[in-house]
Amino acid sequence: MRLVIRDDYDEVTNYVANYVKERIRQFNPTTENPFVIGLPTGSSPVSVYKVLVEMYKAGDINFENVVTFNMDEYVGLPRDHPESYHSFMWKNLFMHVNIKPENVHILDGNAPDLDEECKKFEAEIARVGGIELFLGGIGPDGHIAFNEPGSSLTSRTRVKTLAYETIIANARFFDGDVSKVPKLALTVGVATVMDAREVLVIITGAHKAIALANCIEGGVNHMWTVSAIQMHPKGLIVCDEDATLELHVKTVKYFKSIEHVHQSLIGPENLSLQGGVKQLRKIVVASRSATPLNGPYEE
Ligand SMILES: N[C@@H]1[C@@H](O)[C@H](O)[C@@H](COP(=O)(O)O)O[C@@H]1O
Repeated sequence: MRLVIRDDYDEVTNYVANYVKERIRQFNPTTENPFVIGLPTGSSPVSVYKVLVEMYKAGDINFENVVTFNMDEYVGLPRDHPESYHSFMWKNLFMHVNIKPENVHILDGNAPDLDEECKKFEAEIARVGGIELFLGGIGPDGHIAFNEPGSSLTSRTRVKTLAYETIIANARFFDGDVSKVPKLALTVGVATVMDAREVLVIITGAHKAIALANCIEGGVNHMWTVSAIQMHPKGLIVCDEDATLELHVKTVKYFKSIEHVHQSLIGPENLSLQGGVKQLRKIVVASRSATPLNGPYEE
């Protein structure tokens, strides 16, 4: 697993947006072989979506052959409610880019048969060949999607009762009124996320520092469901300095040094090894845009 630490939320945003752009570009998606991405909602990814929209307007990213699956949706909230995850995704990303509406998949929290809706979602992911890159955020209690503490690490898409801590955390989107926050949600399971060929989790802010410490320094544990990323062959966490507050200094130094060595391996001093100036420029530009995609070090 890799931990990339950036100074603040804005730097995390730039890193993640560039990462997504580069992954799509390198994949070179076509209609027959689209790039399938899992997407989160919340304040963590909202600026990433803003930057992706700017990149799209500048002609740097193309969503024509991108297929999306969102992580979760509230149960019983009307689809056009401003706080539904449908509204969030269309408002913050989809309506500004050239994604095909038929390529967007968001769970329907008002489906007549919720279990069936969840089964259909899993079947649809399988039909398109699985998810290439799953982006995620976490709650302060370490939940990924709505996989609250105690969720099975083998869970699939299903109906979930929200933990009180999550209801309180999300009340900020409902006029601070806990009673307005839906108490149930549909969510992909931990295993649904971990089945993706790559998982990238954004963790920012001091309020998530305990969760990050448990995720990285604790064992794999269903009380901190994001910790399942330890078992993923290609897991990446991008966090800011504030989120590292509860990590051991040694842990922070360890991950920073790994990134530092990686950067130095692709630095100017290795010019002759990399086959000329043009190649070097490409490498340096890629590293400046903070997207060391297939680094020579273990995940
Ligand atoms: N179900 C969502 C999660 O998918 C999200 O990661 C979390 C954190 O949100 P934020 O990024 O706003 O802190 O909020 C909700 O609980």
